[in-house]
Amino acid sequence: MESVLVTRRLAPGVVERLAPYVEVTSHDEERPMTRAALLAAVRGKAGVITTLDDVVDAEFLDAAGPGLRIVANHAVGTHNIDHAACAARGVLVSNTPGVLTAATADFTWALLLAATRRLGEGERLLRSGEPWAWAPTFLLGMELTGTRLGILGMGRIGQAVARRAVGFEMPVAYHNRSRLPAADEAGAEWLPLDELFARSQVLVVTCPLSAATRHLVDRQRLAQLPAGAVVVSVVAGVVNEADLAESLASGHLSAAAVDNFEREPAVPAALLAQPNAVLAPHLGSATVKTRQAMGDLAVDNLLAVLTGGQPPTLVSP
Ligand SMILES: NC(=O)C1=CN([C@@H]2O[C@H](COP(=O)(O)OP(=O)(O)OC[C@H]3O[C@@H](n4cnc5c(N)ncnc54)[C@H](O)[C@@H]3O)[C@@H](O)[C@H]2O)C=CC1
Ligand SMILES: O=CC(=O)O
Repeated sequence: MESVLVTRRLAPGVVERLAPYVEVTSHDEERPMTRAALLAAVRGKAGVITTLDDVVDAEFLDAAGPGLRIVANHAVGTHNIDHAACAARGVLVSNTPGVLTAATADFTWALLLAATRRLGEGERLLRSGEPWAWAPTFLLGMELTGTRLGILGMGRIGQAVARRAVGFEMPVAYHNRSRLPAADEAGAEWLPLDELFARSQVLVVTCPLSAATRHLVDRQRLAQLPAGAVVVSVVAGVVNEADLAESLASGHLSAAAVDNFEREPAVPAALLAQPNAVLAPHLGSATVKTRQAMGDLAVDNLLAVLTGGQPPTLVSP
């Protein structure tokens, strides 16, 4: 029997599905494995289910040895994985797209609403015990009806965010590497990057982290947004977190919301210091149903490769 490694506790019943086919080593904890433990545990494995915290690079692949055939990432993003290094060794990479789209789009809207309507500030005020009173000028936020929503990265999640905007009567614009007929037909307007920034009162960032997108949303881009704009990001590393904090502190942005940070679990102190920043601990796909589906899809991919089947969601090669 071949053996596999699962680097984190998964939804109930998911790891048990592997048992009839492979010998399983499971790190059944909510915290990631240390690097040393990960490198030791992956030795001799034919497959591994990883999370975004597990860096899969040449060192990892060397530690695994020549028998490794599949890295099944328990995420849609794969920026923790060196795809070229995997391809060079014939190691397949899969992810968990689609099954997390609705949950993540819903949570993007939770962030968008919390930021524009100052929910975090209000909640903290009540919990502080400080006196407060309803007043015509108290904690006023941004009204969404009629406000332009810009989406950077109109993929599965971006399009699901756009569909939800219909109920809020928001005009939607987007920028993507290519124009998308389906998005255009649904009423979204493709804009060049400069124009997207110049015309979005609320900007949602949903494009994957890559060499091309790292810190794409920096000081200069943030300055292009209209005064009082709101930025919502559910991806790590695309928005420069220091520049975002600076733009909030200067008053140029009225609010921001971030789920998924560049150096998790660290959250920059400069962002924590901004009362108008809504900060979430990477909760985008965190529903019972979605985490079950992500676990099942990761197992489907891993088992397909190890039993000679067709992995449903292969990323590379
Ligand atoms: N916060 C959370 O818990 C979660 C975050 N995510 C993040 O959402 C990202 C997107 O996921 P999906 O929508 O499923 O991916 P997707 O691949 O369907 O969509 C990404 C879109 O971004 C576009 N894109 C890529 N590079 C671009 C660039 N330079 N400029 C403009 N557009 C660009 C692509 O063409 C594509 O349309 C993931 O990579 C992940 O980082 C996903 C799930 C949960
Ligand atoms: O949580 C992020 C993802 O890529 O999945």
